[in-house]
Amino acid sequence: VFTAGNPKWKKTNLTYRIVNYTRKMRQTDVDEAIQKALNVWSSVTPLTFQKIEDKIADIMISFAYRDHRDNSPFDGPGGLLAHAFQPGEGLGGDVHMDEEETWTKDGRGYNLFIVVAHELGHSLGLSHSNDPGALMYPNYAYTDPKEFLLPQDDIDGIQAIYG
Ligand SMILES: O=C1CC=C(NS(=O)(=O)c2ccc(-c3ccccc3)cc2)CC1=O
Ligand SMILES: [Ca+2]
Ligand SMILES: [Zn+2]
Ligand SMILES: [Zn+2]
Repeated sequence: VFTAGNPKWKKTNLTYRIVNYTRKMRQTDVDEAIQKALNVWSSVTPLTFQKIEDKIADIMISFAYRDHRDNSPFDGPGGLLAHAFQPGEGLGGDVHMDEEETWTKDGRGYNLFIVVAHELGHSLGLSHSNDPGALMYPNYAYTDPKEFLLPQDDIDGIQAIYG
Protein backbone atom coordinates (compact mmCIF):
# COMPACT_ATOMS: atom_id res chain seq x y z
CA VAL A 1 0.00 0.00 0.00
CA PHE A 2 2.88 2.37 0.61
CA THR A 3 6.50 1.69 -0.25
CA ALA A 4 9.80 2.88 1.13
CA GLY A 5 11.59 5.92 -0.18
CA ASN A 6 11.18 9.33 1.42
CA PRO A 7 8.33 10.99 -0.46
CA LYS A 8 7.03 14.21 0.98
CA TRP A 9 4.50 16.82 -0.08
CA LYS A 10 6.13 19.64 -2.02
CA LYS A 11 3.63 22.14 -0.59
CA THR A 12 2.38 22.83 2.93
CA ASN A 13 -1.20 23.92 2.18
CA LEU A 14 -2.88 20.57 1.58
CA THR A 15 -6.55 19.93 0.85
CA TYR A 16 -8.65 17.04 2.14
CA ARG A 17 -12.11 15.69 1.39
CA ILE A 18 -14.30 13.29 3.32
CA VAL A 19 -15.63 11.36 0.33
CA ASN A 20 -18.22 9.29 2.21
CA TYR A 21 -19.33 8.39 5.73
CA THR A 22 -19.71 5.24 7.77
CA ARG A 23 -23.19 4.31 8.97
CA LYS A 24 -21.58 3.37 12.29
CA MET A 25 -21.14 6.96 13.49
CA ARG A 26 -22.93 10.34 13.33
CA GLN A 27 -21.54 12.48 10.52
CA THR A 28 -20.56 15.26 12.92
CA ASP A 29 -18.57 12.74 14.97
CA VAL A 30 -16.75 11.56 11.83
CA ASP A 31 -15.98 15.17 10.83
CA GLU A 32 -14.74 15.89 14.35
CA ALA A 33 -12.53 12.79 14.55
CA ILE A 34 -10.92 13.56 11.19
CA GLN A 35 -10.46 17.26 11.99
CA LYS A 36 -8.81 16.31 15.29
CA ALA A 37 -6.54 13.78 13.56
CA LEU A 38 -5.42 16.42 11.03
CA ASN A 39 -4.73 18.88 13.87
CA VAL A 40 -2.42 16.33 15.50
CA TRP A 41 -0.03 16.78 12.58
CA SER A 42 -0.65 20.42 11.65
CA SER A 43 0.04 21.48 15.24
CA VAL A 44 3.69 20.35 15.02
CA THR A 45 4.48 21.22 11.37
CA PRO A 46 3.99 24.12 8.90
CA LEU A 47 1.30 21.95 7.22
CA THR A 48 -2.25 23.27 6.87
CA PHE A 49 -5.33 21.27 5.80
CA GLN A 50 -8.24 22.85 3.96
CA LYS A 51 -11.49 20.89 3.72
CA ILE A 52 -13.08 20.80 0.26
CA GLU A 53 -16.50 19.31 -0.50
CA ASP A 54 -16.08 18.18 -4.08
CA LYS A 55 -13.54 17.48 -6.83
CA ILE A 56 -10.12 16.05 -6.07
CA ALA A 57 -8.31 16.84 -2.82
CA ASP A 58 -4.72 15.93 -2.02
CA ILE A 59 -5.96 13.67 0.78
CA MET A 60 -9.19 11.83 -0.11
CA ILE A 61 -10.58 10.11 2.99
CA SER A 62 -13.14 7.35 2.42
CA PHE A 63 -14.74 4.25 3.92
CA ALA A 64 -14.30 1.34 1.54
CA TYR A 65 -15.74 -2.15 1.22
CA ARG A 66 -13.69 -5.25 0.30
CA ASP A 67 -12.22 -4.83 -3.22
CA HIS A 68 -12.29 -1.08 -3.88
CA ARG A 69 -9.99 -1.05 -6.90
CA ASP A 70 -6.61 -0.19 -5.44
CA ASN A 71 -5.18 -3.71 -5.30
CA SER A 72 -5.50 -3.67 -1.52
CA PRO A 73 -8.96 -5.06 -0.81
CA PHE A 74 -10.32 -5.00 2.70
CA ASP A 75 -11.28 -8.19 4.48
CA GLY A 76 -14.45 -7.76 6.53
CA PRO A 77 -14.56 -7.27 10.30
CA GLY A 78 -11.12 -7.55 11.97
CA GLY A 79 -7.84 -8.10 10.16
CA LEU A 80 -7.04 -5.04 8.06
CA LEU A 81 -8.56 -1.84 9.47
CA ALA A 82 -7.33 0.87 7.14
CA HIS A 83 -4.49 1.89 4.86
CA ALA A 84 -3.00 5.06 3.41
CA PHE A 85 -0.85 5.99 0.44
CA GLN A 86 2.41 7.91 0.64
CA PRO A 87 2.50 11.53 -0.63
CA GLY A 88 1.97 11.86 -4.36
CA GLU A 89 -0.53 12.39 -7.16
CA GLY A 90 -3.81 10.49 -7.54
CA LEU A 91 -4.08 7.87 -4.78
CA GLY A 92 -1.10 9.48 -3.08
CA GLY A 93 -2.03 10.70 0.40
CA ASP A 94 -5.42 9.01 0.33
CA VAL A 95 -6.77 7.24 3.43
CA HIS A 96 -9.17 4.28 3.24
CA MET A 97 -10.98 2.76 6.21
CA ASP A 98 -12.54 -0.71 6.17
CA GLU A 99 -16.28 0.04 6.29
CA GLU A 100 -16.92 -3.28 8.03
CA GLU A 101 -15.08 -2.34 11.23
CA THR A 102 -16.85 -1.00 14.31
CA TRP A 103 -15.81 2.66 14.08
CA THR A 104 -16.45 4.67 17.25
CA LYS A 105 -15.62 7.95 19.01
CA ASP A 106 -14.74 6.09 22.21
CA GLY A 107 -12.95 2.93 23.33
CA ARG A 108 -15.31 0.42 21.75
CA GLY A 109 -14.33 -1.24 18.47
CA TYR A 110 -11.77 0.95 16.71
CA ASN A 111 -11.52 4.62 17.57
CA LEU A 112 -11.77 6.56 14.31
CA PHE A 113 -9.63 9.48 15.52
CA ILE A 114 -6.67 7.27 16.47
CA VAL A 115 -6.75 5.20 13.30
CA VAL A 116 -7.07 8.24 11.03
CA ALA A 117 -4.25 10.01 12.90
CA HIS A 118 -2.03 6.95 12.34
CA GLU A 119 -2.94 6.64 8.66
CA LEU A 120 -2.41 10.37 8.09
CA GLY A 121 1.14 9.81 9.33
CA HIS A 122 1.59 7.54 6.30
CA SER A 123 -0.20 10.08 4.03
CA LEU A 124 2.42 12.62 5.07
CA GLY A 125 5.36 10.27 4.45
CA LEU A 126 5.98 8.54 7.80
CA SER A 127 6.55 4.80 8.02
CA HIS A 128 6.21 2.70 11.18
CA SER A 129 8.03 3.38 14.40
CA ASN A 130 9.46 0.65 16.63
CA ASP A 131 8.69 2.73 19.72
CA PRO A 132 5.70 0.96 21.33
CA GLY A 133 4.48 4.31 22.67
CA ALA A 134 4.45 5.96 19.25
CA LEU A 135 1.32 6.72 17.23
CA MET A 136 3.17 5.24 14.24
CA TYR A 137 3.75 1.94 16.01
CA PRO A 138 2.21 -0.82 13.85
CA ASN A 139 -0.27 -2.02 16.49
CA TYR A 140 -3.52 -0.25 17.36
CA ALA A 141 -3.82 0.97 20.93
CA TYR A 142 -6.71 3.05 22.27
CA THR A 143 -6.05 6.44 23.88
CA ASP A 144 -8.89 8.70 25.01
CA PRO A 145 -8.94 11.35 22.26
CA LYS A 146 -9.52 14.02 24.94
CA GLU A 147 -6.18 13.08 26.53
CA PHE A 148 -4.21 12.28 23.38
CA LEU A 149 -0.83 13.97 23.03
CA LEU A 150 1.41 13.24 20.03
CA PRO A 151 4.37 11.22 21.36
CA GLN A 152 7.86 12.73 20.93
CA ASP A 153 8.94 9.93 18.56
CA ASP A 154 6.20 10.98 16.14
CA ILE A 155 6.98 14.69 16.53
CA ASP A 156 10.64 13.96 15.73
CA GLY A 157 9.60 11.85 12.76
CA ILE A 158 7.30 14.39 11.14
CA GLN A 159 9.60 17.34 11.88
CA ALA A 160 12.47 15.48 10.23
CA ILE A 161 10.39 15.61 7.03
CA TYR A 162 8.61 18.99 7.30
CA GLY A 163 10.77 20.68 9.95
O1 LIG B 1 0.00 -0.01 5.87
C1 LIG B 1 -0.67 -0.69 6.61
C2 LIG B 1 -1.72 -1.54 6.08
C3 LIG B 1 -2.37 -2.35 7.05
C4 LIG B 1 -2.02 -2.37 8.34
N1 LIG B 1 -2.65 -3.20 9.15
S1 LIG B 1 -4.04 -2.73 9.82
O2 LIG B 1 -4.88 -2.22 8.77
O3 LIG B 1 -4.53 -3.86 10.54
C5 LIG B 1 -3.71 -1.48 10.93
C6 LIG B 1 -3.18 -1.83 12.14
C7 LIG B 1 -2.94 -0.83 13.10
C8 LIG B 1 -3.21 0.49 12.80
C9 LIG B 1 -2.99 1.50 13.83
C10 LIG B 1 -1.76 1.56 14.52
C11 LIG B 1 -1.57 2.51 15.51
C12 LIG B 1 -2.58 3.40 15.84
C13 LIG B 1 -3.80 3.33 15.15
C14 LIG B 1 -4.00 2.39 14.16
C15 LIG B 1 -3.72 0.85 11.56
C16 LIG B 1 -3.97 -0.16 10.60
C17 LIG B 1 -1.02 -1.52 8.91
C18 LIG B 1 -0.45 -0.58 8.00
O4 LIG B 1 0.23 0.38 8.39
CA1 LIG C 1 -11.10 -5.51 8.19
ZN1 LIG D 1 -7.76 1.21 -0.39
ZN1 LIG E 1 0.54 1.96 9.70
